[in-house]
Amino acid sequence: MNNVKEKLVFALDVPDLKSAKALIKELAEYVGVFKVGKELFTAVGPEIFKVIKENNGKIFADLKYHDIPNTVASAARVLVRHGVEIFNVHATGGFEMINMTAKAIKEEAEKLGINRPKLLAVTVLTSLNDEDLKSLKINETTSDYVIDLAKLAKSAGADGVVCSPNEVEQIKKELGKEFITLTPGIRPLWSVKGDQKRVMTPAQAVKNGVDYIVVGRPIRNVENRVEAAKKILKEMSE
Ligand SMILES: O=C(O)c1cc(=O)[nH]c(=O)n1[C@@H]1O[C@H](COP(=O)(O)O)[C@@H](O)[C@H]1O
Repeated sequence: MNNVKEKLVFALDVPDLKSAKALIKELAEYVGVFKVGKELFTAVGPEIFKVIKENNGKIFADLKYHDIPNTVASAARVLVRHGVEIFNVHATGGFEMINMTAKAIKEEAEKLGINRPKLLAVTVLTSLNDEDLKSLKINETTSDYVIDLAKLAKSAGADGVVCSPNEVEQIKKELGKEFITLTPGIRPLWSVKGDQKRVMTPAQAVKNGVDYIVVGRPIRNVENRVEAAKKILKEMSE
């Protein structure tokens, strides 16, 4: 069970420190990584990182940077100083943005004598499907576009990608087992899809070789959150 716990990333999508602290305390025993996204970070800033560390959790700073190379690399240096374990940028920011960021975090971590965080590139958001790509004038299927962006990200120095569980087998086949895949769009059969379009159950995602699965609402929005987390860990380990 411990092994699957390390793979489980919980999305702390709440608007204030008090709610976040309560969730961290409630779920620390069942979750390997806590994900801080735009809502919580905008509300409380880096203070949340301290709280996660105090509870022995790992931090995924899900801030999805997408800007000119120098801006993203500089922001990433600050994340290194905060001691986050994982962070992400948009793959569509391009080779130079990813590459400069990869070099910056290595340099910053060496300077501080600490481990550098893992740099993941977001490929195609799990809320998008083939139709949505067409409307963005991207004339590729979602899975082909994800693979292309994953290749670009790897060549630029990313450690892995954020994608849907549907694309993981292909990514591992083409880019190697060591290339990390972190997948939101996780929906147990007993939960609702909401705005996610490319979804999969926790059990199938693990079977496909996913390194980390991200779960938010299926745990957060139920009455008994511990029970939901335990159920997901059980499904992951079967
Ligand atoms: O980078 C992410 O974490 C992310 C990428 C993506 O393609 N899709 C996606 O849903 N996410 C995040 O993963 C979480 C999914 O939450 P739930 O849909 O509530 O399980 C949210 O915090 C999203 O911001």
